[in-house]
Amino acid sequence: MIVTFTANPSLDRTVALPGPLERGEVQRAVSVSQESGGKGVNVSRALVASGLETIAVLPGGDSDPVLAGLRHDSVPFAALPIDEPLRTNVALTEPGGVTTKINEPGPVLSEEEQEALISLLLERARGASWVVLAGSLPPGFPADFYATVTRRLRNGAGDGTPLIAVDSSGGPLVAAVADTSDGTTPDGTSGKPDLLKPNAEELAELAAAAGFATASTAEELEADPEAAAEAAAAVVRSGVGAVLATLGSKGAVLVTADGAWLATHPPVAAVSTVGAGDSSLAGYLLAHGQGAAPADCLRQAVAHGAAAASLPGSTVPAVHQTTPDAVTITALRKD
Ligand SMILES: Nc1ncnc2c1ncn2[C@@H]1O[C@H](COP(=O)(O)OP(=O)(O)O)[C@@H](O)[C@H]1O
Ligand SMILES: O=P(O)(O)OC[C@H]1O[C@](O)(COP(=O)(O)O)[C@@H](O)[C@@H]1O
Repeated sequence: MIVTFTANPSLDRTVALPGPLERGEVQRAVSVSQESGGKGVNVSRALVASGLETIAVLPGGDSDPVLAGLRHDSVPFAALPIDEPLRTNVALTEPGGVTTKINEPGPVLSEEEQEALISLLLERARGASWVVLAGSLPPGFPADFYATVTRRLRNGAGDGTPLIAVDSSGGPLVAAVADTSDGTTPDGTSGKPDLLKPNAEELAELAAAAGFATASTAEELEADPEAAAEAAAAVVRSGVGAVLATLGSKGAVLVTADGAWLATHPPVAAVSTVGAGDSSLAGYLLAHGQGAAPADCLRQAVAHGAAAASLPGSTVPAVHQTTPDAVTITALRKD
């Protein structure tokens, strides 16, 4: 069972434009679609599409359209009722796949609601193989929320501690990695994840904030997988189990304590990249659950990502829609 946790879910509206986005002009949409989204929610949707057991933990009122969408798609979920509506995120897609996303901040949750959300997760995470903590945090959440939740999951789980994956950005991402609790808190439990899934922008952000590597921009990391692997290796040396760094159309690198690999997929006709990163993470977890070696988990991650990019809106692929045999794996120097 893979449990996903999305503190800030969204109704994803994808607006397809007839041509390039024209700032300051009126443009007519070609089509509009909407789906329940948010990073953990998308991971659960992708796992359900491939027949895996998952549950999405999230806040949301019973009549919220995000929950209605999950019911419609038969995605199992456990929701903490809240009064405020969840957010709507808009993605503008251009022919050729260029995607512009506008993400709302999300509802304000009280401290009591934040605590109740953690309790709901702890309850649902019992016996899970993985817990995926994903996405931005709604306004008012402490930046170190993921590190706190990670420690509490590890403390409460006894022998059956789930592996923990984090996919976030900004302050929550930096705090998840900069956690200094190893051996210094009374319980001595690390708040760092077993797997981190940054994209190039997030890896650059992390490297700059933590002083892990010579500062590189997202564009530089996408163009230079060796540099991306170097930045990811610094994150692994800091105590994170493994880093799956996705590099858009350039594929992805995986760095663990034992090695580093690059995976590339032949070019696809990109339609919408919304949910591509979440699909990559789902592909990795799917292969990991089948006992695949690290390089083959990476292979499935990139196969899932490429398939997601070729599908409209935030549609997530099922494993049979992916082409892992088309993925090329190259071993990289780790240090
Ligand atoms: N334009 C694209 N063409 C082909 N594959 C893509 C494209 N964009 C994304 N992907 C696939 O999706 C994965 C995740 O995309 P990326 O943009 O790095 O993550 P995120 O969606 O988290 O920003 C990539 O590793 C790649 O496999
Ligand atoms: O929580 P954030 O960072 O605002 O991101 C939420 C958005 O990201 C998505 O999960 C898509 O993520 P990816 O494109 O990175 O896979 C959308 O469903 C959602 O609207």
